[in-house]
Amino acid sequence: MTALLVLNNLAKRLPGDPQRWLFRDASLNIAPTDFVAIMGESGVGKSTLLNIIAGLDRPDAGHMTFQGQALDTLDDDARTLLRRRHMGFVFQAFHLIPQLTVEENIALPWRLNALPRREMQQRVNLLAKRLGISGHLAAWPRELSGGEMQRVAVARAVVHRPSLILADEPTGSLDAESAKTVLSLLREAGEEEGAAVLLVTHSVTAAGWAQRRLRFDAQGFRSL
Ligand SMILES: Nc1ncnc2c1ncn2[C@@H]1O[C@H](COP(=O)(O)OP(=O)(O)OP(=O)(O)O)[C@@H](O)[C@H]1O
Repeated sequence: MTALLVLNNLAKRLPGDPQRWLFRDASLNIAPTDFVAIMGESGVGKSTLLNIIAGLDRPDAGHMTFQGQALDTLDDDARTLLRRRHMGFVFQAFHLIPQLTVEENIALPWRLNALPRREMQQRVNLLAKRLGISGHLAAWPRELSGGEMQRVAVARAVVHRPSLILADEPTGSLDAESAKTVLSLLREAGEEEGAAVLLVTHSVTAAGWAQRRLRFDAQGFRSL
């Protein structure tokens, strides 16, 4: 099967000290329906790596392809379009848009991609129900608890059925039951909608949901 995402010897210098490498030789092949957990100590660069994959940051060395296309050859506008259509990102700090309601936050990728309007409401309602946030759709992000914000961020990352979901500690603020709901939703996105999932987590329980578990450090990936 052709890989969805290929990382070839990616490397990044330490943002605050460019003489030193944060990580080197990060190489990875992700198939279209892979569910991969990435674990590693705090500060090794897991979030930085997800940002690089999403085109929000650039590597200092190495190459990446996504759907067979070399990402280094794309300019920022092309990267933005690719990210908007094909990727969903659950940020560690959620990054909900404070001026939009919960419902508008979830629907944002749907609107930005100009997907069929008649199906939008149903999709948003379904995800909100699954994630137990239906009662908050009209609320503003500042009115939510951390765990509620996290579930809104998850709904927004999957709403447009991306081919790659990048999830940075998506269960970090959740109780065990809500964490299970989020992880089963991510697994379903793979099994039913053909998405690949890259899950960054410190939780062994969360990593247990993945098909593959990798350890990430300054030398790149190792299987766990
Ligand atoms: N903009 C920045 N300026 C300076 N240093 C940065 C910046 N962004 C990240 N770093 C540093 O790069 C390193 C990697 O950070 P990153 O957030 O990618 O790690 P992480 O593995 O995701 O950590 P955690 O598990 O704690 O979330 C850290 O030492 C961090 O302090």
